[in-house]
Amino acid sequence: MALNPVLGKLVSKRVVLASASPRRQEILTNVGLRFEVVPSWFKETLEKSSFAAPYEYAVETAKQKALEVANRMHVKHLRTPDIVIGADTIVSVDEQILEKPVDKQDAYRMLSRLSGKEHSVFTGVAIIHCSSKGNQLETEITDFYEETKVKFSDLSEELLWEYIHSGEPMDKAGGYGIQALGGMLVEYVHGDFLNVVGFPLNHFCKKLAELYYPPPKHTVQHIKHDSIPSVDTFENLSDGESESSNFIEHKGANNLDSSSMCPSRPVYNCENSSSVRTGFMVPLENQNGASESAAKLPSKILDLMDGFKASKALFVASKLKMFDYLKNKGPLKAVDVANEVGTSVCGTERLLDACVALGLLEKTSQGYSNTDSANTYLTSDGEYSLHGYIIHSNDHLWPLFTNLESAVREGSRQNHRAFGRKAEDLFKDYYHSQEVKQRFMAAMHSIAHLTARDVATAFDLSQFKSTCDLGGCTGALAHELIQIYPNMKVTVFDLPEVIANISYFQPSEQCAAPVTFVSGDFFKDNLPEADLYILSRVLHDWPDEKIHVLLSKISAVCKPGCGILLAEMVLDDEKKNRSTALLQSLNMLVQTEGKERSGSEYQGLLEQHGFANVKIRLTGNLLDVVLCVKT
Ligand SMILES: Cc1cn([C@@H]2O[C@H](COP(=O)(O)OP(=O)(O)OP(=O)(O)O)[C@@H](O)[C@H]2O)c(=O)[nH]c1=O
Repeated sequence: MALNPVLGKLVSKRVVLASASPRRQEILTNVGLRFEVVPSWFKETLEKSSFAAPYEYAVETAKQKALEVANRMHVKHLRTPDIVIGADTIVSVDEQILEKPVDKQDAYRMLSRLSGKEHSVFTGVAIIHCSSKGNQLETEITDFYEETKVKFSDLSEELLWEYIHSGEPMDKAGGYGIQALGGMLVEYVHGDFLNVVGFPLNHFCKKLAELYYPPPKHTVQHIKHDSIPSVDTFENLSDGESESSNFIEHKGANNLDSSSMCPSRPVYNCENSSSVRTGFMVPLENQNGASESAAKLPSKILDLMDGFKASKALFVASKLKMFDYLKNKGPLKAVDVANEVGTSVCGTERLLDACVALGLLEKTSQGYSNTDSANTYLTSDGEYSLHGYIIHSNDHLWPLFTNLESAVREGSRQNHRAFGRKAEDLFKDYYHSQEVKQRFMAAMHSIAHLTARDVATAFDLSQFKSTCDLGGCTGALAHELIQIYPNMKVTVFDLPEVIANISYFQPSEQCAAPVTFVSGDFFKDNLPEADLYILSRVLHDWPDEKIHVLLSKISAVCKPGCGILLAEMVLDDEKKNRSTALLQSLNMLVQTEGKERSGSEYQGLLEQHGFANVKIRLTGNLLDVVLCVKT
């Protein structure tokens, strides 16, 4: 985790990116930030001449974008986010501010102005910390900007128009995208490349470092002021603030800048550091500052080796409902928890301590209590409870993963080894007993509820008057769709065994309109009519042959203009970056004939059935969204 920077501090916070820019979403997703996307409705119409400098305009616009989202979420009684991030990128040339071109002629005007010259790209960023006091929204605003200088070659008329006709300039400030075809126009870049693309990641991390790591007095002289502290080990990811105990020992503190070996990594002194395990070690230096090439601790590998222990500790504490007891009665001593649960005191104490170290619990002289995250996600009645999925992971996925080696050797599912049952139809396995079925439905409900808002708002779906969620299980996404699109008619279509068991999962508050539940098998039965068919975590269960059967059925009932919306973990095309999704693909290997797929793979499947205009949105949540329409 040595590369996991201060962004780890945001792990337990509800972060919202107030931007529709896919580039910003990608930049932040790529570094592992979890966030929701709520595009801002703020119109970029501030009077430019009222700002003394172009960057002031970008910063103010970024601030207004973020504030609009924070206010809207607060007013609409959506859960108030902890942090809203807004950004605005502009190009400045000859004292003029260029935003996104309104049409091709405008793009031509902008690009010919940039031809052969150096210009500045400014991105203004606002980080808004929100809290609710009574009914009031309180905000603390931090803002900054970054400037990057870019020089274009001389652009011929022919090149200019060819570029404009590619369509790339239209949604980009200054009318170009440096990350794609527009890169060919660029002679040099001075400064942060990602700033040009739309988000100054490095400066953002430094700002977070200033906010979350105000330098402790006794270490002031050792801190490189513009550096980004690393957040390593699980301890640092907890809700508690314990910076001083996580500082690494630095022997021979004469040379305080270890940048030759460890660029921009701060080095701290700490009296207790010898007893502190840290996730990485900087090279030790002698009095002259030369490296003595001490062995680096392979923290990432060590964390991976420990991963299963951490997972199992979480599973067992959840299964024993310790988070529920602590929510209702905490703080509790280990002996009290043991009495409540009916477990040994010594074992319970060790498990609770491990949960504290993993950032799941807090420990004070009064005893153990839940962190905010534990209350929200780990109790069985938490607002976004993952309890169902955790129990499913312990009881179902764990035995399957124990047989991963056989799955890899044989290339097939392992239900027979894990459960002594010959693998039949995937869902027959889940529904062979009431208990397993209920557990599976609770697991699916956990994830659907946690992701529903991001899935429902990834695209504007208001043109679809009716929607059918195929395999929509308990209706968690369906209910969310009705909240957001009150006039939409929403149907959930799932197997009769599922529909018979949905009542437990229905929300207590009345929705704007009821969800209709229809039972059937989407491979065999007629599909309900709808303008939009949703397949959320469905395609990943099946091999391509079965997907073709399903997509051709949908295509046959879809009129032109009707759509399909997929919600899946979308892999990057090279299949090397998104570890959560790639591990999920192993999960599909051990229990199904399906797999996770990349954006182009989904696009290929959809296009074969007459669906076009395939758009993919990475939400930063567990599920990404793909939307396409029938031509
Ligand atoms: C120079 C340049 C810009 N962009 C994009 O231009 C948009 C600027 O517009 P914005 O108003 O700041 O953002 P938006 O896209 O309208 O989104 P929002 O934040 O919702 O206002 C952002 O997308 C940027 O990535 C590139 O992708 N590559 C480049 O080389």
